[in-house]
Amino acid sequence: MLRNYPSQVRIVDVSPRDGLQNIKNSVPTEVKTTLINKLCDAGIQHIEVASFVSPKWVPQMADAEAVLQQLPPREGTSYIVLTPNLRGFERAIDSGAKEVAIFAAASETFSQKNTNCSIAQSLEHFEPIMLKAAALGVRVRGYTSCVLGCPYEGDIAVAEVVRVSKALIDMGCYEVSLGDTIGIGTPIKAREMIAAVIKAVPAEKLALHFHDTRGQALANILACLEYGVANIDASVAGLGGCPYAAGASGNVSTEDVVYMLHGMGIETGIDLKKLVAAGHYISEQIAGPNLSKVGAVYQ
Ligand SMILES: CC(C)(COP(=O)([O-])OP(=O)([O-])OC[C@H]1O[C@@H](n2cnc3c(N)ncnc32)[C@H](O)[C@@H]1OP(=O)([O-])[O-])[C@@H](O)C(=O)NCCC(=O)NCCSC(=O)C[C@@](C)(O)CC(=O)[O-]
Repeated sequence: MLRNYPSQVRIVDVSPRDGLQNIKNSVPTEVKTTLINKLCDAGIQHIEVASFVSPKWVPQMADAEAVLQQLPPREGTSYIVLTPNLRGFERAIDSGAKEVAIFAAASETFSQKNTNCSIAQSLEHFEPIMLKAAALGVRVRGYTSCVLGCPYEGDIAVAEVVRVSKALIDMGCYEVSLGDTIGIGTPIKAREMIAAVIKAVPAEKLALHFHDTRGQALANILACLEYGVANIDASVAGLGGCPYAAGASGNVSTEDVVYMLHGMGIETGIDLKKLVAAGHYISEQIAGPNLSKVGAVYQ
């Protein structure tokens, strides 16, 4: 039986981007920056703060420039922004981005719906980003979406998850985050997927980005932690959802992940009490439910 749990886990909180990209009412820039500052104060050092996508497609992220420009530089903290193409990358760089994320999918249909291009075309769009990022010393993270299933195609071949993830690493991403975009996976499936991906991409270059649509995210994370994966994306208050994945609800809550990890003796460097306060703050601001179980216990 596998029990190769890491002693430390790096958390990437994606609530300001994934958490807010799909909510009905747009959130004032000041609320976003206050949330980000609260996450920093709680000890989160990697935060996905915005996306430089088309404001016509995702109006909630139209203030990406303002968000990034208004954040104070903090030693040891990385503000990550999503960039789908060179246009988005250049907007991000002009706003001071030092780390970006490019996003591909293991499903052709999802790729078309999400970014209006095929998987192959999306990888082509990333090439000039990688060249410029290397020249500027900008770190690039990659995403593979639909790793445990697609809202349009259903099951996705693990070989395709492996192929796209390896392509992102081969083009220079320092890590690939594996997205269960619609929270459809279960632990044995997650384990089979991670076991296959690890043969092509080492565990230290992988992250987990699991949505909790069906309440499986913590169990799926635990299954993958056994393989030594030590990077987890999560979202305070369990916020999140992709506009192009109908029915996809929030990411796994950061509070719940941190509570589980600390209970297992795994270090995160995060102050759970302050994290819970950040989750309550954003829930109140958007007048939405706080989906974190731990947040509900520690008011
Ligand atoms: C990818 C594009 C941009 C292609 O968009 P497109 O319409 O195919 O692109 P285009 O090149 O034909 O351009 C059309 C218009 O968009 C503009 N445009 C083009 N690019 C940009 C840009 N970067 N910034 C600002 N404007 C841009 C461009 O200038 C033009 O403007 P117009 O001439 O019509 O006025 C579009 O499809 C888009 O923005 N899609 C949204 C993608 C998105 O944000 N999805 C959600 C995030 S991904 C996700 O949630 C999954 C993840 C990462 O969390 C992991 C997981 O859970 O699995």
